[in-house]
Formats: sequence, C-alpha cells, structure tokens
Amino acid sequence: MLDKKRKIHHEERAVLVGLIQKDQREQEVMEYLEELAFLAETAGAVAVKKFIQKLPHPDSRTYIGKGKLEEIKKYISDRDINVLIFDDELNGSQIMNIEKEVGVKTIDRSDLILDIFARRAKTAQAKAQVELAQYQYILPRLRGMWKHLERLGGGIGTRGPGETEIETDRRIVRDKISLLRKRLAEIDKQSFTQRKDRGEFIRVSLVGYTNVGKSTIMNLLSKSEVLAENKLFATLDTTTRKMVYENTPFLLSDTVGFIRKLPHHLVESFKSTLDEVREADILLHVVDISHLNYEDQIGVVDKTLQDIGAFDKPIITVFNKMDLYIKHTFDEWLDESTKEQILKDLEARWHNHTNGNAIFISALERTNIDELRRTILEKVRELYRIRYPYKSEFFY
Ligand SMILES: Nc1nc2c(ncn2[C@@H]2O[C@H](COP(=O)(O)OP(=O)(O)OP(=O)(O)O)[C@@H](O)[C@H]2O)c(=O)[nH]1
Ligand SMILES: [Mg+2]
Repeated sequence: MLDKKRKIHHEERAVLVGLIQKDQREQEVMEYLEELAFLAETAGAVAVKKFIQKLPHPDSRTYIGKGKLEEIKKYISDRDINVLIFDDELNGSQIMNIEKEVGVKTIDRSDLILDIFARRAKTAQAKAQVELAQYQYILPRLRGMWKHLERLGGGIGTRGPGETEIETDRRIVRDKISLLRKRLAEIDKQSFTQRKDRGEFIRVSLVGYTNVGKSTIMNLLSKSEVLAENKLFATLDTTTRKMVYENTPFLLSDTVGFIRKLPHHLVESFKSTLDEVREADILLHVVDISHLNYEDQIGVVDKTLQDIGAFDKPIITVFNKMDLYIKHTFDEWLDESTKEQILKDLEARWHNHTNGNAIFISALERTNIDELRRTILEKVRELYRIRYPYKSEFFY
C-alpha cells in the first residue's frame, strides 16, 4: 500500500525538526524534540541532529522557511541521513515539497506514533484500530503521495495519475475505513458484553502518560506479567485482573499511555480501548515524578481525560519513580534533614493540589506499596458503600 515508505527502518539515522511558533518558548520546543527523539528511538531509528526555527506561523509550502530548509539540506548532503522527522503534523503537499527540496524521506510526529503503534499492536482489536487511524491519516494526503510516486517513477512512459486514479485510491481507502469500522464495532460489541459480565465489581484503572510505570505497578499489585519496558507505548491493549484485598474484590486494569500531540485519528480509533478508562470507577493517575516535565505530562493526561469524558471520577495521583527523583534531585553533600524537608514540601504541595489524594512510591524499589494498597482499598470500599448501601457487608 501507499504507506509502506512512511515507515522507519531499523538503525535509520534521523534529523529532527521543530518550529518555535508565536507564544512558544524555545525550552518547550527543545523538550518536545527530546520526546520526539525518544519516539524515534522506540521506532528503531537514531536521532543524530535537531533543527529548530523561530517562525510566527508555519510556512504553508514547506512548514519551515526556505533558508532553514537549505541549511538542513546542506547538513544532510555530506552525511548519511535517511529520514527527516517533523514534530508537527504536515499536510500532503508540504511533505512532497520538503522531500523534493531535500531528497530525503520526510515524516511527522503522527506518522511516527502510528508506526510505533502498528508495530506494537498484538490483538485483532489493536491492529484494526491502528490500521483505521493509518487510513484516516492517509486519506487527505493521497494527492500529495501520488504526486510523489509520480516523481519517483518519472521516467519515459510513466504518466502521472489522473483524477480518476486518485479517485480510485480514495475509494479504496474509504472502503477500507468503513470495513475496519464495522470490524471494530463487532469487536466492541463483544468486549462490551464481556465488560458487562464483570458484574457489580468496582473498577480501578491505571492511567497516565506513556512510560511512567503503569504496567510495572499493575504487575506489582496483581502479580501478573504485563510487558513493561523503557520504551514508549509498551502497552496498547488493556489488561484486567480481578483483585481481592482483605475480602474486598475489585477489578484493576492497565491501559494505553497518553502522549502530547497524539494524532487525533488515533485517539478516535482507540476510543473503545479508552472505554475501559471511561467506564472505570476510580482512576489511578500514575506520574513519573523523575521526569523533567512531569507537570506538563500531568496536564496532558488531565486534558485527555477531559476529552474522553472521564475527568469526573475519583482520582488517586500516584507519583512513581521516587527513587530516580531522589537520585536526580539530591546532591551527595545534602544533609538528611534538608532532604527530608524537600520531600515534605513536595508532598505537601501535591497533597494540596489533589485534595489529599496523592501518594509517592517507587514501583521499582517497592517503597510505599503498602500505602498504595491501603489507599486503593479505602477508595474502593467507600464506593461500594455509596453504590450498594444495603449490601456493604459483602464487601468488608
Ligand atoms: N527507576 C524507576 N524505574 C521505574 C519505576 N517504575 C517503572 N520504571 C521503569 O519505567 C519504564 C516504563 O515502565 P512501564 O511499566 O512499561 O510504563 P508504562 O506506563 O506501562 O508505559 P507504556 O505502556 O509504554 O505507556 C520501565 O523501564 C520500568 O522498569 C520506578 O519506580 N523507578
Ligand atoms: Mg504499559
């Protein structure tokens, strides 16, 4: 299919490009590019250089300005670079114009995320969801891609596609989209029935930015073996386990991580995966407190929860990776009482911010896990009491 060339291949050397637009700080864009580098790495590429340009608005033809594009072209010309990755979504003609100018495969952040999701999708549902998002992404870009192919094969005897060919392709893609939608609706029906069968149990979902430690916590709490690794989007499918704490049963789910600038087609096609979050009774919002931008990440997660209509639930914020945070923050020479004070201030600030629903743990070193268990149990029992006031003796 047309999107074959839009993949990252192993060990490809990538140049990253970001734009500082009006109202943006350079620091902020640098951080986005750091994350883009991590995404590229997760897809198997190596980011060798970052380019940044300040422009009030993206250039409609080439996204970045002519001069910057020249600079990139010059950099690439005497090096072995295979791909240019832009931090923002490009349209079909921008991709085409840039590739024509620079002569190197050009993709954007959405491409990259879709590529990672496609590799990681294991179940039929995840695969269909990713494929749907890919086709939706391609549809408005078909013309540009055709033009591109035309140029690549532009020898004698090859004629560019006429409107009919583009139309045919559009129809094929549209048919694929409606087929995938139908398939997903079928799967959805099944999983809805499965979820209904779970009865009256209170449902707890682990949510959070990607790579914060959700699956690690899931494994720790439920003794299951969900894949946890230092890559973005290790988890694409939800896993649910029945738990019993001190005779109180509940369901615990691990879910797909969020990220900033998630392609909206992807969010849309993953809606049913996100149903797990939407139908949960309690959310455990896991935060990687060792991450430089953890506060921004909290903002992205809150916004995503609002977008999918899941922000009105009881939320326990779990600040994870305290071990790393301490390692990064504390100098050797710092005395114990100062360290304690810094930690106390941090905890007080977040307790304040979350109405006392904050907890600080290290899943790796298993610190404060008992408190986490206790907090979950309390919240679960509280909800049982509210929901089934006459049956509460069954639950504790
Ligand atoms: N230092 C430290 N590392 C941790 C801790 N918890 C998890 N990690 C590491 O963080 C990485 C990501 O963990 P995961 O559990 O896969 O994170 P996730 O939130 O499920 O990520 P996605 O499924 O990709 O969204 C892994 O390398 C874990 O070993 C912790 O408390 N301290
Ligand atoms: Mg995970």
